[in-house]
Amino acid sequence: MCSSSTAVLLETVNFAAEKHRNQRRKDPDATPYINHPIGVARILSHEGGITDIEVLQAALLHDTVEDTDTTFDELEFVFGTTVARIVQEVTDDKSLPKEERKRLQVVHAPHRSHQAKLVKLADKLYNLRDLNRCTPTSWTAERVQEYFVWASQVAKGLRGTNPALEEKMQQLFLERGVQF
Ligand SMILES: Nc1nc2c(ncn2[C@@H]2O[C@H](COP(=O)(O)OP(=O)(O)O)[C@@H](OP(=O)(O)OP(=O)(O)O)[C@H]2O)c(=O)[nH]1
Repeated sequence: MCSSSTAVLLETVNFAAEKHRNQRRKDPDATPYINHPIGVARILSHEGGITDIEVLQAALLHDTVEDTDTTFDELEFVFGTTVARIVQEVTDDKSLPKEERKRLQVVHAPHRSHQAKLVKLADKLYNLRDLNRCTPTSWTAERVQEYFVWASQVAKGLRGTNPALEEKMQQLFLERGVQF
C-alpha cells in the first residue's frame, strides 16, 4: 500500500469513529460501535484479500448514514461518488418497518454491485460471528437463530462474490443447522 492510501484509510476510519463516537453495540459489554465497521473492513482485507480501497472505505463507512446524522451528499463530498454509492447500496431505508427492510435486503442482494456485495458479505459474516461470541442484551436464543436463517437468505443472493468469505460463512450456517 502506498502512503497516500494509508492516509486515505486513516482519514476514513477517523471520520467513521467521530460519527459513531456515542454509539455502542448491543452486547453486554456495550462494545464501542466503531469496532464493527473496522472489523468488517478487516475481514475484507485480511480474510477476503480485498485491496480495492473504495470497498475498504465503504466498509468503514457502511453504517454512518443508517445509524448517524451523516448524509450521502456528505460522503460524496468528502470521499467521492464511488464510496458514497457503495454505502448507499448497503444502507437500509430506516423509514420502512423493520420486517420490510429485512425483506428488501433479501430481494435486493443479488442485484447489488460487486463492491456492495463484498461489503454486505463481510457485514453479515461479522454479525454472525458476533452472535456466536455473545448474545446481545435482551435477545433470546430464538431471535439469534432467526437472524441466522434470515442472514442465510441474504447471503444466498451474494453467492459468487468472494469464495473465501462465502466458505467461512457456509461453515457458520452448517454449525447452526441452517441451509445455505
Ligand atoms: N450480532 C450483533 N449485532 C449487533 C450488535 N450490536 C448491534 N448490532 C446490530 O444489530 C443489527 C441486527 O439486529 P436486528 O434487531 O436484526 O436489526 P435492527 O437493529 O435493524 O433492528 C445489525 O445491524 P444492521 O446494520 O441492521 O445489520 P443487518 O441486520 O442488516 O445485518 C448489527 O450490526 C451486537 O452486539 N451483536
